[in-house]
Amino acid sequence: MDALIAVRSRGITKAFGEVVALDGIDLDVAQGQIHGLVGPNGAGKTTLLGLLLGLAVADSGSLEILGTPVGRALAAPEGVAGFVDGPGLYPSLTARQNLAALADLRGGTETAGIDAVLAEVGLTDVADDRTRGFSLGMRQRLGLAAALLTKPRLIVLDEPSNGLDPAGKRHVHGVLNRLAAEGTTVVLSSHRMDDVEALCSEVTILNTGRIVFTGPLSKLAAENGELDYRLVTSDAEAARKVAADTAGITVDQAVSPNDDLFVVRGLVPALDDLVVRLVQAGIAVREFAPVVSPLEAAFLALTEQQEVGQ
Ligand SMILES: Nc1ncnc2c1ncn2[C@@H]1O[C@H](COP(=O)(O)OP(=O)(O)OP(=O)(O)O)[C@@H](O)[C@H]1O
Repeated sequence: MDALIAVRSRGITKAFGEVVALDGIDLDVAQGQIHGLVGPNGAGKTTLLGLLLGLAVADSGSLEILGTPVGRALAAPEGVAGFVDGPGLYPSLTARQNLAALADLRGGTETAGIDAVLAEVGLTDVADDRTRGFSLGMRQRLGLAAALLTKPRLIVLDEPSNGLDPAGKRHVHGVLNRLAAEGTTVVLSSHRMDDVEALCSEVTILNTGRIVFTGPLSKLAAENGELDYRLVTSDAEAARKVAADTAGITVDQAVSPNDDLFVVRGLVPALDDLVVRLVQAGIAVREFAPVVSPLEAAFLALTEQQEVGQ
């Protein structure tokens, strides 16, 4: 099923002098997936994204992008577009002129194509403004528009949500979801766990150049240890009793500022069991949400463990 793999790396290493930025990266990203790359500062995310964009070459290991092995030359692999460290723009040119200049470099694109990508990222109204005055969020959107211009099959984005306001973020998420639904693969890095959870089906957690987890978000939740969940029900007192009687569940005795809310702790199967028992007891579950999201919990556990173990 190799045709369905957009990125395959085996044993990728990359060092900058003494600093080992990537250390034996084995990664598979399936086609049409939005894959999130997370990790503490300096974990190697930007370095890895740079390899996918052909901005650097690995010291060793093999990398295959869209079914083609990546060679030793610095060149953007066919069908790949995106940016690291923010999009490169000419400040004295307008948004439209920036895209036209890029299109010229690549052999030309019709004006209609430029208008379409500007509309897609919501920049039509400022298309003829110089990018010098653009906010970070507007620059990010223009960077995405530039990537879309080539109709790539793999989009690589370093922190694409940086600087976006809630409406802008929603807009960009919508664009990425649509692209993925049409079969485009997206690999993005983010420090925002909520964004990654909202957008990505799979995630890779990097720490000091190594992968400490890669796979579906659902697997991450299942592999977690005990989780704290906030519980709001129609009858908190009765619900507390049911929780206390449920095997594998601990009820947090801390007084909550909200009488309706309390916190329970347990493994996923015990938490599932608790919800079933509450409903069977005629208690409505109004809110049941992790205090810390499964991704954030795993991120902290996996990256802190590594730091302690070093
Ligand atoms: N061009 C370079 N020259 C020297 N060292 C570099 C270079 N690029 C990256 N590094 C080092 O490689 C390591 C990985 O950096 P990288 O930028 O890939 O991390 P990151 O996960 O993207 O971090 P952040 O979240 O802070 O953006 C860091 O220790 C960094 O200092």
